[in-house]
Amino acid sequence: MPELATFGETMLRLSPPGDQPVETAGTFAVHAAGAESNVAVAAQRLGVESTWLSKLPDSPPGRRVLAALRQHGVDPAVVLTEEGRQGTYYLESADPPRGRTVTYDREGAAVRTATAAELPTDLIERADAFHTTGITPALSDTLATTTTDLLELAREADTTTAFDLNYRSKLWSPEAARETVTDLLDRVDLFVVADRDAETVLGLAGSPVETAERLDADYDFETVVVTRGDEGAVAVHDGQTHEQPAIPASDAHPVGTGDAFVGGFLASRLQGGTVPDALAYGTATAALKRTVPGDMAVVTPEAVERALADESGRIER
Ligand SMILES: O=C(O)C(=O)C[C@H](O)[C@H](O)COP(=O)(O)O
Repeated sequence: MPELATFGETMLRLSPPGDQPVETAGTFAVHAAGAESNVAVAAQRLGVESTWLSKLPDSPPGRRVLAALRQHGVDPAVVLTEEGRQGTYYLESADPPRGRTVTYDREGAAVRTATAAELPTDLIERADAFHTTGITPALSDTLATTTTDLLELAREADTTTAFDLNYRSKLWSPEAARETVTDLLDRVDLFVVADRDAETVLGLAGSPVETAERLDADYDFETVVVTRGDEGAVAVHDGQTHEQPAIPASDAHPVGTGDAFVGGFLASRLQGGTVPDALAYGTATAALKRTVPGDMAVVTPEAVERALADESGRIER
């Protein structure tokens, strides 16, 4: 079985039922939620042995996160600490004009002090791929250094490095993100970016195909993928551009769609899929995620195959 290691923060997400406001809801659904653990869960469920590295408080909320990942077969490789807290976020969802709102409560999270020296980095060195996102270096100066160190260490061990820009405007400015992220990109083999983030952070305002080709020309990536929401995704690999339309999907549970795409893409590539195969597989995984409450893609290989075979999402290749 191929192996994937990821690193980042996982929060507990609290969502009121239906369209109730956070201010007045009497109950909340609780889900473990973090970009990098979401990717590990999707990949694990799709046939890749996945581990998630992080640092958590040794407390009931911290242990809840561990249990949630184990439920999906992900093996957490976590430093437990008495210092720092378990981050949370609130997700309020309603029809327009209220829409969806994320409220973070993640200051002082235990993970913000995590260093490469204290993490079980041998798991990154032995993995086939290592994945992290632009959320991680946004969380603290220490984590910015740790992100660089882990990508560097993966590179030295010939572990394929994957990085999703995942810009979060509630964590940092586009300028700060640009400065930090562009520094990291020299260490990245697979770069994934949403077209809106490429524009906001990297100033690339062209079409997704133009953006992907520009990024391919400017950096030394093995593969660059630009996602474009309900218009699918574009990849450039080995000098070739591949386009993948989206699979029509529900709008019920969109949070985690991007991570599901990356999990599906990596699962396909790590199991021998071509880049067009991986684009299709990631797109189907992302479409399925949108039907599942919580942040994680609770999917199976069979469900992904069914979504791919569905005429409504037929892929023209
Ligand atoms: O850490 C954060 O700030 C997060 O936003 C965690 C998010 O819940 C997921 O990363 C979902 O992100 P998408 O897959 O882009 O919908």
